[in-house]
Amino acid sequence: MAGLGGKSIILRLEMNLQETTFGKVASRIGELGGDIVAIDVIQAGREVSVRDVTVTVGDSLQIERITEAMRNLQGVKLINVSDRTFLLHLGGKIETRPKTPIQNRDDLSRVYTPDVARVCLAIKDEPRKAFTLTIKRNTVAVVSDGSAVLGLGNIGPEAAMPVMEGKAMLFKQFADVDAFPICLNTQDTDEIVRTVKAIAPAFGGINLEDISSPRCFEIEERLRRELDIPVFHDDQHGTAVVLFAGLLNALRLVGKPLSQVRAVVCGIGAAGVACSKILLAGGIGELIGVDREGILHRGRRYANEMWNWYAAHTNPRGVTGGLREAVEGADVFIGLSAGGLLKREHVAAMADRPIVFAMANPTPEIAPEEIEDLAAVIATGRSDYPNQINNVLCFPGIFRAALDCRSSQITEEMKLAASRAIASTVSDGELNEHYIIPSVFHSQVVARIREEVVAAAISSGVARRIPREFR
Ligand SMILES: NC(=O)c1ccc[n+]([C@@H]2O[C@H](COP(=O)([O-])OP(=O)(O)OC[C@H]3O[C@@H](n4cnc5c(N)ncnc54)[C@H](O)[C@@H]3O)[C@@H](O)[C@H]2O)c1
Ligand SMILES: O=C(O)C[C@H](O)C(=O)O
Ligand SMILES: [Mg+2]
Repeated sequence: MAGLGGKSIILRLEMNLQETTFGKVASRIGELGGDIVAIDVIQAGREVSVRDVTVTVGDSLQIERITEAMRNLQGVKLINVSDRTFLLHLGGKIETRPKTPIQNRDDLSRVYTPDVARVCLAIKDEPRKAFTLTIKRNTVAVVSDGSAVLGLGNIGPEAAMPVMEGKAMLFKQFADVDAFPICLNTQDTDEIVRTVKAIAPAFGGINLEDISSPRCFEIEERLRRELDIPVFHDDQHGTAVVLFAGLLNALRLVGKPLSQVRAVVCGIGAAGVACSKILLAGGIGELIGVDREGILHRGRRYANEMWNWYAAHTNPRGVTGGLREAVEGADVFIGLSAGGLLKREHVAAMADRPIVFAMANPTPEIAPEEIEDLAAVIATGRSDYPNQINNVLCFPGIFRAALDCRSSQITEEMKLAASRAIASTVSDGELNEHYIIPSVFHSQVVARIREEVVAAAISSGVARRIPREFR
């Protein structure tokens, strides 16, 4: 499996052409499992040649083996090894850019003082004008406290920044939304709510990201109540929207109706709770939740209030035990916990033609290649396997829609509309076990989500502007 270490590296090699050839170097790299994807000639002498060789490898161990082999190869000097992923992060991944140049004093006095003051006063007189005269109309804050970053846990606000910068890139590339990564140096619920409210005037929406449960539920709920712009905890609702779309299509493929399906959700945190709620709302046959304390059931009282709610609304047969007992006879496994938790034996104990969505990032609950022969459909959260169930399919489009109709919130109807839109991009003819969900690069996904979600916002009465094509 291309695990957390799956990456590409650039080896700068100096070759003494009297003693070796590039062919020898290339075959040694190949023998050790490296895939050469690019070669750049840096210096081409008669005796000495320097080349940058870009190699993709499966894991960190392979990097060590290849670099060691290059150091020991006769006639080769390893000058440098660079990791392309780190190179791409040098200086961060995004920047701000003015829309118009400031070329003379006249420009200066219009974008800045004194003329800008007239625009300020117009907004003071009519605050709604912030949507037309500032970046608010197209801007989303991606807010994290660094407490549940991917499946890496509480790694803090600075370490969370690369993910939030990445989310901002995705917002821009896929939906032309200008998003700002904002990582807070607090994990206190009241302080987060206060801070987000204080920065809200600049934004048309708030995308909460990687805030651990159960705090994330209260933070989102309070901000939704207290702000007049959409607040959307992506790990909850973005994930739920995409999961539901993927599951509807996977069930279409295996021919099992949702109302007769038994599903297990492993990891009853932010994403697990939201995915469970959408499944319950959609009418799933039976749902069982498993977390660190085993199967959640009514016979126990949990310190986590959300788990008490969960136990009361799921597991009608009162099953107890751990993951092994939960998956017995289940049709669907949904992992939103941590890497490597699901074993082959677990999948073997599931019902006929099981569906496995191992969505923990960056390492799924089980590697797809371990269960290819057992599962009818396998999906992960990653882009390097087929069937990527990842909230990136949802958040750009749903915020594009919310901003375009100046929605005050993102309602349940809007989320279901987004799920339907995503699912509908896979036609009956295209649907197969490796294609239950469109790629994030599918050219129609954002447009379809926008269309359905704006319509749903209008019909739920939360749209404050009707885009021309909907009038
Ligand atoms: N594919 C996607 O789009 C997507 C979206 C959101 C989250 N995720 C992934 O899902 C996971 C959870 O994210 P979250 O935001 O809900 O985090 P979270 O911290 O809110 O929830 C994680 C839950 O998993 C449980 N858990 C962890 N280790 C466990 C174990 N060994 N056994 C049983 N339960 C265990 C935790 O107790 C917690 O309740 C992460 O790996 C994240 O990357 C994927
Ligand atoms: O960031 C991702 O790839 C998806 C999700 O938001 C996660 O936290 O794992
Ligand atoms: Mg996340």
